Amino acid sequence: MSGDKTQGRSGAAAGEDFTPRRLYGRSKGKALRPGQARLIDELLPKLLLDLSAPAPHDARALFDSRVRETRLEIGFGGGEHLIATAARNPDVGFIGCEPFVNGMARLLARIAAEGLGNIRLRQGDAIEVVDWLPDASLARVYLFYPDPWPKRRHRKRRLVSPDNLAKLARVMTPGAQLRFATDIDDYAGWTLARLAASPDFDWRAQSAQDWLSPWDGWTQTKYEAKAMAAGRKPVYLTFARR
Ligand SMILES: C[S@@+](CC[C@H](N)C(=O)[O-])C[C@H]1O[C@@H](n2cnc3c(N)ncnc32)[C@H](O)[C@@H]1O
Repeated sequence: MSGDKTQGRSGAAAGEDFTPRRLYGRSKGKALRPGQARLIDELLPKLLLDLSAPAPHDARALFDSRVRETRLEIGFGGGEHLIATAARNPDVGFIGCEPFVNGMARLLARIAAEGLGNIRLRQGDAIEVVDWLPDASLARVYLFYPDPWPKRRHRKRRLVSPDNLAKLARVMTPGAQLRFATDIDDYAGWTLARLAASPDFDWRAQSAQDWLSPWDGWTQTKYEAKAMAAGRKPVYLTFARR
């Protein structure tokens, strides 16, 4: 199977999940290996959320009956954090969103290898999932190393925006955490300013030491490892839904 065909099926040709580069950065990358292509063809459809159907009244209904709460990871990249957190918390349902097909293929390989049953997926824009979910359905949201869009004229594409914060607030339960990490100082300041201006979130008072240390049980992502190897220092911010 050629890489081009594989990419086409996961992109524009598939119709449903094409994610324009101009909006979300990369949605295509290296050609998939045959095993990865098979996972995209066979396993992914079983785990994808069907946004054309009405959302359940209770997001836990997307998972089996053991699940006591639902969390969302936006832009899971290679899925390192999502896999480790889902494996540690079999009674939590995780929704992972990622437009980038190679990241999706890596995650699927880990889901298959570890036999995880508590992950549902969206190959595309996480905000479409947020718009679809019922009110107060998420107990936690993870947003790690979102694309920084460093050019001034591109900053409006950043995922942290007043509109997206209001959308997230609608689907988060009172007290639910929004966990955010970045290695870009400007994005940290941008995020603090927007969260401070939001009527829906409190910044959990953290000492400087706290925001330089990851959360307990943190699993380092590939992106973070590269950022640190390049000498950049991540910050880890926790906000609580009011
Ligand atoms: C810099 S990477 C970080 C990936 C991962 N969180 C990590 O720490 O390794 C940002 C990721 O967000 C994804 N992304 C960008 N816009 C998105 C959106 N609207 N919805 C979901 N994922 C998105 C990109 O495809 C990319 O994989």
